Amino acid sequence: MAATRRLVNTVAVITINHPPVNALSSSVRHALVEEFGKASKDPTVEAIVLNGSNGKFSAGADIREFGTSAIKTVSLEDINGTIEASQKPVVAAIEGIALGGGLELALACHYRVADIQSRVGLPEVLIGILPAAGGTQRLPRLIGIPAALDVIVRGRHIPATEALNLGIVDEVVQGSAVDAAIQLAQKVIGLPLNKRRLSTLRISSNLNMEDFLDTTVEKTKKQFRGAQAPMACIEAVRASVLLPYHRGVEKERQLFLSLWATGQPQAQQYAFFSEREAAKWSHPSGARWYSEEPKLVRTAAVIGLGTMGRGIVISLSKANIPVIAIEQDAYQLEMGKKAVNSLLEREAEKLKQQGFSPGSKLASVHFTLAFGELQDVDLVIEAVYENMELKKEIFRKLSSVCKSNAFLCTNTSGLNIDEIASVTDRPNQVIGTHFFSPANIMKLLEVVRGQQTSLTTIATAMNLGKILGKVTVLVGNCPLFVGNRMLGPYLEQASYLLEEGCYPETVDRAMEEFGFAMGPFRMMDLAGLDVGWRSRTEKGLTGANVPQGTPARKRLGNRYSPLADLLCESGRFGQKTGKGWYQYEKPGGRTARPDPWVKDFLQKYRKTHQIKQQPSNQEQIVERCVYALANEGFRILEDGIASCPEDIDVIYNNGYGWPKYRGGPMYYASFVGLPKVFNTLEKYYKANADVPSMKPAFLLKKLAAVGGPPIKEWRLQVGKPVNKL
Ligand SMILES: CC(C)(COP(=O)(O)OP(=O)(O)OC[C@H]1O[C@@H](n2cnc3c(N)ncnc32)[C@H](O)[C@@H]1OP(=O)(O)O)[C@@H](O)C(=O)NCCC(=O)NCCSC(=O)/C=C/CCCCCCCCCCCCC(=O)O
Repeated sequence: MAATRRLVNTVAVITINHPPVNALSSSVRHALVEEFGKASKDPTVEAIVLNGSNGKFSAGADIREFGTSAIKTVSLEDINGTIEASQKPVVAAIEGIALGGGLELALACHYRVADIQSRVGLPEVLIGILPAAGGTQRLPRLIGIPAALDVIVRGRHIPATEALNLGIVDEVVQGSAVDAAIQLAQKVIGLPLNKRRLSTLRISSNLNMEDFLDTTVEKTKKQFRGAQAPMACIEAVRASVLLPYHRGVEKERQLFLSLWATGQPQAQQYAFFSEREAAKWSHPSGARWYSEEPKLVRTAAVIGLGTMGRGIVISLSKANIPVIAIEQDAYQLEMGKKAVNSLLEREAEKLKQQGFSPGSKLASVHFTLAFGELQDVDLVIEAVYENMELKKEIFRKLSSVCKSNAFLCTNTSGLNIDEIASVTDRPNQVIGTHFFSPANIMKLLEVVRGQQTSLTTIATAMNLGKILGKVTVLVGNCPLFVGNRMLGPYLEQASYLLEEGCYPETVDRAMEEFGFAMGPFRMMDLAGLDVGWRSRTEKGLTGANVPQGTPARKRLGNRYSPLADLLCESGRFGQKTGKGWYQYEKPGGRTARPDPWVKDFLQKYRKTHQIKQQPSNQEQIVERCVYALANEGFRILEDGIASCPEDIDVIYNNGYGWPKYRGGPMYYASFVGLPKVFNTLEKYYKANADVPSMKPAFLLKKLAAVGGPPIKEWRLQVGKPVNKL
């Protein structure tokens, strides 16, 4: 039964029963109508409590129903209307989560009691839609416009204690929310309900509402560049101010339908499910996530307390895993300790505000210089800087110090996992854990399996990612793995665009208007241009090891852009030196301003090399950069480095500032149409045979030839992965 009913004295307790998260599918909605109908008519029932089974109120509408006919049967808003109009008091007992339609349902109840561990929220905006079961009309009437906008437009999950302060719930309890709701229900039997019917309330405010909403629109446009849902949310809330409830609800529905027509909800919902699918990893051997048991990680160690190491320590501590943090000398240790402790203090403060005792949530961090102290830890994450020899030296030491069943992880953004594993006594227990900076904030974790990494090691690292609250994706080992490998052709195109007449700010603007959080040049300035320069020098692409007589713009017969090398030779390493592709207010400054020096430098460069100026327009810039990125994604699939296109999209959505409302680079290629992507790349490659990265990938060609099947069918075409290492 999708909903059940039992009687406690004169209170009917109706329980939503649709595991795992009590999504409000069409069968649940039908069952709710039926059970409410029966409870309303039953003369022995004087009040009603609504809850969810298995300690979860509800995660909202069943997202899988959007775009199907099921969503059109029994409207949730109609159910909400019936509940609100009930002559018998209805109390929502919120345990675990009341999200989206789940909270909208609770808002239709006359009272809300929440368990202290629960979270409520209207996260629809994160999947490209708006709360369209009356949520945008009831919440502002309950908590006022500014607070409601914050909840609806940001879509964040609100802890119970904050929900109480905001007035979203009436009571927060430590024990059973259902028992407390039953008690409350009994207490309010016979009391008038009019003031508890949110749709009937008027919105009162001292604010100049139109000005306030207009300012919010401007701020939101900047913050969520290109995303339609946040704007629709504001318009729906505006309707709650201007229109009576029933007309506000009509507006809400209209906005839902126009959002649906943009294609953004479909992309965001694809992204939502792809993130969940990524956790269900598969291995070329055929092993799957459910066939392997992860080992428990009770204690961990982090080697290196630079920016990455610090973030990893915080993540572990927040996941309640005690950490030993190691540095190479007393000074570095002290610096690391100060930074970690100050971040932990901030976390403790946040917990206190949420009503938790920090001691119960943050595990201890022990700082030391002694490797010997690692003998009992279950797992080590090495996070020193990217240098193979240094990493190998550390893994040799770890091999001799750590207990034989300890797992050894390396936080690298592209070094060979097998080479690192080869110096240890347990290559099967070595795995890559590529965190993104700042590691305590960024959601993505690329877990990189080596040739010898065991399935238990993979299961343990993937499970650790989940415990740390990361979106974790398993990938194969190749230079730069998935995310960074795809950046290569993308950045290459960005540099060629400069050679041909564009400026950093034109390329960045085009990519940012496309929706990227940051254009390629601002991103390089942030990451530091010296990182890539060092790597190209080691590979002999620049510097003293380039063979005499090599043309400036060719390497191994292919086109090469030395622009970034030339910038580094002038000491321009990006933000850290105050100059890179842009100028900054000071070294370490964040505000990028176009630099006349760069303009002059590019003009001279083009003249020296007699490059015909053909500045590309915005559409061409986006096409070249994004198709180059996706093309490398197809190669990654051919190589079996990513097991499906969805994994690649999850990586880009969560680690590289890709606009989620465009689904990810592979989804976008599919959306544009694979034949079009193929033809554009083919045309470019025919005219530029010295740019091999633009040669359409074989898989792309194969998929385009059959008309570009839906993304979930690509896997069938990939065939058996070929390891090209
Ligand atoms: C916090 C979570 C709830 C739980 O997190 P966690 O414990 O980590 O577990 P997960 O792995 O995330 O999830 C477990 C499984 O559950 C699946 N899941 C989760 N939530 C949903 C859901 N809401 N629907 C379906 N399935 C869900 C998840 O995929 C996992 O499955 P599996 O095990 O991998 O198979 C977390 O999951 C979370 O945050 N969930 C999402 C919460 C959310 O976003 N809620 C809002 C949903 S949208 C909503 O509620 C909207 C309400 C208003 C609807 C009004 C409709 C109006 C229609 C108008 C007109 C209709 C015309 C339509 C257009 C047309 O077709 O023409």
